Amino acid sequence: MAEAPFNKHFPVSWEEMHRNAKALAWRLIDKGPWKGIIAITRGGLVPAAIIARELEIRMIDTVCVSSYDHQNQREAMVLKGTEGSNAGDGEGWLIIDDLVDTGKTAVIVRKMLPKAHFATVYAKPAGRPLVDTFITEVSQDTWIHFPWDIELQFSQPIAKQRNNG
Ligand SMILES: O=P(O)(O)OC[C@H]1O[C@H](OP(=O)(O)OP(=O)(O)O)[C@H](O)[C@@H]1O
Ligand SMILES: Nc1nc2[nH]cnc2c(=O)[nH]1
Ligand SMILES: [Mg+2]
Repeated sequence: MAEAPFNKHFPVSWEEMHRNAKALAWRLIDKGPWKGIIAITRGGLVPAAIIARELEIRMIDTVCVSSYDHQNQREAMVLKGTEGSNAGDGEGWLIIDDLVDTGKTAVIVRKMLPKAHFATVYAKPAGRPLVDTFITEVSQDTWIHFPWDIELQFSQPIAKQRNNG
């Protein structure tokens, strides 16, 4: 699959992630009550934990999907679907992921749980129509760096990053 041109980088700190996941919980509380959460691994696990804490949801399951090798998108692999969960067609359930980008992961999981409410912390324009609720939109050519993927190090001034394309 062609490599996406990610010209911009958007690092997210643990504090921002916590704040935004909590903001998502505020948006979701009045849309409930919720029977449970399906977290899309692995990225959905962190916001799902925060939302579960805020909404006092203890019924949590996973759908395990992998479609990127770092920034390179490949064919999505479903490692585990909803079998064994009691989510049924998803009615009254929340699906939580960290972000929607092209929307491919969302399409796959929506097919499994057509009546569930799909919520992400971040959304890019191509995936946005597939999400019911999200907090922050970033442009399609932005790569979001989550706190569990990064460490503190020197950063180039924006002007230098621009000059290097
Ligand atoms: O909208 P899409 O283009 O499908 O991209 C979004 C998906 O990509 C990332 O997961 P990834 O497959 O990298 O696995 P991970 O969550 O284990 O990092 C992210 O956590 C979303 O699940
Ligand atoms: N970390 C991360 N994973 C992704 N998967 C698809 N898009 C992204 C992104 O912008 N950041
Ligand atoms: Mg993911």
